[in-house]
Amino acid sequence: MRILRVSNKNSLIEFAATRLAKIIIATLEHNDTFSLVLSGGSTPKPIYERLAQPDLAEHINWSKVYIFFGDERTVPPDHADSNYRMANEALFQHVPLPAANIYRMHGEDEPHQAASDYEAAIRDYMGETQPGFDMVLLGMGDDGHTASLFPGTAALHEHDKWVMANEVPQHHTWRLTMTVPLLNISENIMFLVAGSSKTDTLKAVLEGPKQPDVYPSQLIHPENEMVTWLVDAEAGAILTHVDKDI
Ligand SMILES: O=C(O)[C@H](O)[C@@H](O)[C@H](O)[C@H](O)COP(=O)(O)O
Repeated sequence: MRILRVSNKNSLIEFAATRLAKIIIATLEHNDTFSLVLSGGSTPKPIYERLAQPDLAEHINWSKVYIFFGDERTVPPDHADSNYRMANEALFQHVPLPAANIYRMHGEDEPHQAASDYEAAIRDYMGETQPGFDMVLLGMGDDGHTASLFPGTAALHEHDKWVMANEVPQHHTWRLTMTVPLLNISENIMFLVAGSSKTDTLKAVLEGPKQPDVYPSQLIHPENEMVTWLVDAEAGAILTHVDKDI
């Protein structure tokens, strides 16, 4: 695990977008495809918008990029809360990404069926090749959740399914989410965390005792060195250890 702390949120956006573009381009020099799992939330949106800008986007062969979602709200794709809608407006509408390359979670469908259908689509995409996505983007909520793996919810203890409908009582809703087993088979994970509202939780997640039911972000790749935490100075203000200040 590597912790990179950047001076402010704008630097985080620039660093994340340019790093992601470089990884996509470098991977496609040797591979035929690049599978990218997008996070929802407010932190990644400007990163997607930056990635869509010509100086980065024009160097990416979007026909070889395949998009997945780490989670989705149980709403239609045109709903204000839809992670798909956010990514579509920030990125998909601005780059030549084939619609067939976008694997949308169907938040408008019955959640358990939608989860099952999405898992089948992922398994079909991965086929017999080495399972795992080329890059997974994750955020972290103020409560330590990631994707829609919220504290105290059933999805935290799922060891077999790759995608679940997860009841989230604290938000009086259901969510669709990738599970820990699926997220943890990917080699490259980048957490994107910014803002002073995350400071105490980030310290607890990264440096506190392991209590994943309270801080589900601790479930993601505890042993894998390929997890990068990209945090701004506010979120990372009280961390004892960072690998690099940028
Ligand atoms: O659907 C979502 O909202 C995300 O998957 C969620 O896990 C998000 O990453 C965190 O809540 C952080 O959100 P912010 O980036 O807005 O702080």
